[in-house]
Amino acid sequence: MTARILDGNAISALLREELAVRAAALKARGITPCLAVILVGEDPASAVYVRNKVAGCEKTGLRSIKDVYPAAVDPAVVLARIAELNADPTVHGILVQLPLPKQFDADVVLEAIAPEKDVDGFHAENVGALMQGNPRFIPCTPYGVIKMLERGKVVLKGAEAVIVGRSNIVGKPMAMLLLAKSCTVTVCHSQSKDLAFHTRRADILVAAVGRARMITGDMIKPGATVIDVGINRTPEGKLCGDVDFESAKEVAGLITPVPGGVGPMTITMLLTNTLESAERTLK
Ligand SMILES: Nc1nc(=O)c2c([nH]1)NC[C@@H]1CN(c3ccc(C(=O)N[C@@H](CCC(=O)O)C(=O)O)cc3)C=[N+]21
Ligand SMILES: [Mg+2]
Repeated sequence: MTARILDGNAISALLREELAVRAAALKARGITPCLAVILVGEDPASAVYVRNKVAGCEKTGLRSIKDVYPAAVDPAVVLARIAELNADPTVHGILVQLPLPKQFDADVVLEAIAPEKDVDGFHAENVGALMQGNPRFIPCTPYGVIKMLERGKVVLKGAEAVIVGRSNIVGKPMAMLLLAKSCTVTVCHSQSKDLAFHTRRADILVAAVGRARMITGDMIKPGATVIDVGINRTPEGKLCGDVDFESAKEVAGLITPVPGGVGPMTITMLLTNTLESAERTLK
């Protein structure tokens, strides 16, 4: 048996059609939804993601602003620009691409973004709201994962969900969202003992560690849903996930590919949050 594929490009295409309709409706009311993206430095992977974000805006009818700063920029310059974007009523979403160069304290930058424009959902106030079960913006990657699980008709209530990785941007918010959907949630990380013991119990396995192909077929429960959040490059420069797709697809019931899985969904949810933010200005 080989697993059914959860196609992030296909699901994104469906969702983005609905978003384009919402964007057009807003424009008819005189509001052009707008996302501002700040990129510091010339990390090639970051440049690709930012390009995908800007292209996603264009195709869906959102305006985007892209500000690129040299890697050595004084953080004060970026903070001043954030203050300007916070005060600009034509801007509905602000995203500072992570990671930032070493002279930056990422937390200071994220806290400088107006919470009502923080479409990443990374501001402490928005993290708190998510934990309290009353989210303002759901972080885009875990939000995209939830949308994929819903499209795949995966049963969440009572399911054993195991997340590998405890980052602020994926693992932790993913745990909160799956908990809210009544999964039994386990979060594993680099210090976990006997990782495979945990992963083999998972009905839903979310891999978000950043280590190429570390989840192999023998670590997966037959029929499980496997969500691969990883985006790694092989020495040959090929994109690959945290899941060893070849062995995993023989065991899993449902699986996301890399590329074409969670990545495009992350961008779709960023567009969703930006539109939502623009719509809120009418309320
Ligand atoms: N403030 C902030 N917000 C983020 O949401 C954020 C971030 N910083 N820093 C980096 C991560 C990573 N991320 C991705 C977005 C799109 C793809 C994507 O489009 N992936 C395509 C392929 C991309 C390629 O060809 O390299 C795919 O998987 O099919 C991947 C990864 C957003 N992130
Ligand atoms: Mg870790």
